[in-house]
Amino acid sequence: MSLVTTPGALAPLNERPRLLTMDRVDKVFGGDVVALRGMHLDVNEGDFISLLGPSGCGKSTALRLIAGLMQPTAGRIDWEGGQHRGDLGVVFQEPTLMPWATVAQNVSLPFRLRGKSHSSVRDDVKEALDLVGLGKFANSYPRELSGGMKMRVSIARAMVTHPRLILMDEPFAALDEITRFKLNNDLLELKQKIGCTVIFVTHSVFESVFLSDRIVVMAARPGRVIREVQVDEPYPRDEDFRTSADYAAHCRAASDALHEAMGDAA
Ligand SMILES: Nc1ncnc2c1ncn2[C@@H]1O[C@H](COP(=O)(O)OP(=O)(O)OP(=O)(O)O)[C@@H](O)[C@H]1O
Repeated sequence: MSLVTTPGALAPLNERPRLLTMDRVDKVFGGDVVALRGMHLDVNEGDFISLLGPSGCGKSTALRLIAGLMQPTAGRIDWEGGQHRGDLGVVFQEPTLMPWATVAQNVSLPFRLRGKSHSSVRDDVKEALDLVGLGKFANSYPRELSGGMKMRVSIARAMVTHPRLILMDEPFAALDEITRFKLNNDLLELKQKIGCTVIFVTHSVFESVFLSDRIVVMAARPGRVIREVQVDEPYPRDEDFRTSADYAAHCRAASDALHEAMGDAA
């Protein structure tokens, strides 16, 4: 099965089928650190959601809960129709590649963890690498790649199993600005091609507006959603959007919400 889906316009935001719901989720660490309190989030198929908020507001905790890496203290996370193996791909801030393995072997890891041989998934790996523009680097080692290329490998590894949902925790934060812009553009192109849903954690208002159609703004102590900013602008988005008055207006709205989250409403 190909990763690339038939291109088609996304349904309007409020008409997309539900993928999962975080329902009144609390997460308390060590009995007294309330990382999240009553977090509610509806995630719909095809959404590109950014979680935006100050340090410590629980963005990564929310992502880890959705990933099933830990359990909520209270509340529920429900996948519509149940969660199936391979529904989820995760990209962290660090590319977390195995240095002793080639790029192709790194990308095939999710399959190998399921007992499939590298040779049986060669075509899937090749397609994922072609999609992130690294088709020629299949036999290279991570040490031979730039930071941006390593992150592309990490993205290819996350999507090679055709997940319905990709979780990304500040994947581009450590990259220089030009590489970051380029990867933002490429990520949108990729998402359009494979038609998945993305939840993306970022500190950057500009990045969240460029990428997302929904920005979920969170506040800290306790971590909670305080506002949702919709960026109801068509995809594909390009440099014209990045320099448009509409983009500036959305950035202003997201920035105001972020100030509110930080307790200093503009
Ligand atoms: N494993 C843990 N044990 C104890 N406290 C934790 C743990 N993980 C997170 N926390 C606390 O929960 C709160 C939310 O942390 P989290 O990392 O989710 O925030 P964040 O919004 O992702 O922050 P940042 O933007 O700085 O990465 C913080 O107060 C943090 O110290």
